[in-house]
Amino acid sequence: MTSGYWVVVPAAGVGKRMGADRPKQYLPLLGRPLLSLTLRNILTWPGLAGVVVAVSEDDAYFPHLAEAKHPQVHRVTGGVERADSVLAALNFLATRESGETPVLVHDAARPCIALEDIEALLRADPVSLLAQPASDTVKSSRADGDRAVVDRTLDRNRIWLAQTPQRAPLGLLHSCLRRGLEQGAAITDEASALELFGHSPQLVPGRRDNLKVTHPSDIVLAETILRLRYAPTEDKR
Ligand SMILES: Nc1ccn([C@@H]2O[C@H](COP(=O)(O)OP(=O)(O)OP(=O)(O)O)[C@@H](O)[C@H]2O)c(=O)n1
Ligand SMILES: C[C@](O)(CO)[C@H](O)COP(=O)(O)O
Repeated sequence: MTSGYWVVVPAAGVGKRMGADRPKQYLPLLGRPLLSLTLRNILTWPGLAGVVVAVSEDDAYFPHLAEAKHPQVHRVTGGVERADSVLAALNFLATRESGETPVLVHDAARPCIALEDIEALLRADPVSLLAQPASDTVKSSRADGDRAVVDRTLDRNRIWLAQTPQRAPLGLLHSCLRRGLEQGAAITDEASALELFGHSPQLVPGRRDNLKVTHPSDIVLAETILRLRYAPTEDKR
């Protein structure tokens, strides 16, 4: 058993919306594979016990990443949906860590996560997630033939966009995710699994630049954020 927290990185997606010639986590950003940048970032977080990366069974790219050989990085085989990949990683952790061990789940596709957001999450409730408060006017929609039309305007003060990392004790998250999937529930993030069983994770305001690289235009955005983040001070103006 180790002290500190573990990070689970779901990285077994196909990147359908990116439409590239390979899964998006292996596309180059600033000349490095996206997953490599995300792992390098995570490996700098203070108090880190280890990282479990869930990749697809036939993933031939992962072994070529320098971070794949890092002693704190462990590989497991992911599943069909993101939640299945996270569960595979939690199954691995449950064999070696206590149920109280804090776990942070962080998308491979979010390489721009900033250390200040990790520090805020680690200061927050043991069951919590980074999220971005809505800053635009928010509409719900309904179908009108083949068009979407406005149904109504929602109260934006209650709308948050979920990000990662999302944090919970290993035992609680493992149990909620396993039971939620057994029930056939739609689980798109860890908080949704916890909500199913009556938990109310704390929303921790996160930086807007913790974007999830999803569409082709996100690549240049992420590269710009990373370039400014790591550039010498005089280049930040
Ligand atoms: N079966 C899956 C599906 C997704 N993910 C991971 O979950 C994260 C968030 O998912 P998303 O951004 O939706 O990635 P993809 O599923 O790859 O994208 P798309 O929906 O466009 O196919 C990504 O790091 C992705 O690799 C995963 O580990 N296992
Ligand atoms: C978990 C997540 O990053 C929260 O925004 C997101 O839901 C994962 O991406 P997906 O497109 O829903 O798979």
